[in-house]
Amino acid sequence: MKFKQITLFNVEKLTFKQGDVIYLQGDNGSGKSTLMKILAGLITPSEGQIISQGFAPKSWWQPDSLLGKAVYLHQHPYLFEGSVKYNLTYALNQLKTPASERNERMHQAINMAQLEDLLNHNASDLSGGERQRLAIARAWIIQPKLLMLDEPISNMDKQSQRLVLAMINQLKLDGTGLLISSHQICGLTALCQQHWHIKQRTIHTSMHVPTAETVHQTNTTELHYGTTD
Ligand SMILES: Nc1ncnc2c1ncn2[C@@H]1O[C@H](COP(=O)(O)OP(=O)(O)OP(=O)(O)O)[C@@H](O)[C@H]1O
Repeated sequence: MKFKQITLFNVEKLTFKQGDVIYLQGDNGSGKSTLMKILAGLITPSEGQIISQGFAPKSWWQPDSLLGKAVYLHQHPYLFEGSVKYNLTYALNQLKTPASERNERMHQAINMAQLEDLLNHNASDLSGGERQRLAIARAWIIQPKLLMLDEPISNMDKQSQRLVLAMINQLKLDGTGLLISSHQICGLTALCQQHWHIKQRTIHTSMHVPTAETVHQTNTTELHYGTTD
């Protein structure tokens, strides 16, 4: 991927599928959001291609078969003008399941995200944490096959973090493929089973997700080298 002839990252091959729960790490500006947008079909890579398998073929009016199936959730999510309820109902209308099932799913989403008291509030009046909870609840209703969460718990208090973690865990149990970026090693990264790290303009993949202990050990070692030099 390049912007104006400057290479952001270069990778031979990456595979992201349902059931994967991947922690995406990288410094500011390394290209995490860009990678997620590419995988959601929102932008195209400067070279190479995205091969999507197992998705319904796109209709003539759709620009990409990934859209709606592989969803990218921005850290400041876009919400529709209107109430919280309207935002959730809009998502519900995308489902092809019977009305009773859809209503059941809507109630589960409201309950999980603890949005009961906010249903009639205007979405534009919500706090950052409430917006993120609504956006994940809306994504959960749609049941995407792949979901990319860009810094989903940054700037959240502990209670909102707990709720969002529970929702992400529910998506994991449902088999949604998750690619999650975070600058912190925390409860969120503990849910992950794979690690992608954008470093030195390439993407390193591993089945070992860093934990608070391994990061602490690495930092201590670096500090030790620093003092002996
Ligand atoms: N449309 C664009 N045109 C030109 N440059 C862009 C464009 N989109 C992103 N960039 C640049 O690409 C780089 C990577 O951006 P990106 O948002 O993917 O990084 P990130 O790893 O998600 O960063 P952060 O951790 O700060 O959110 C940045 O230097 C950004 O300015």
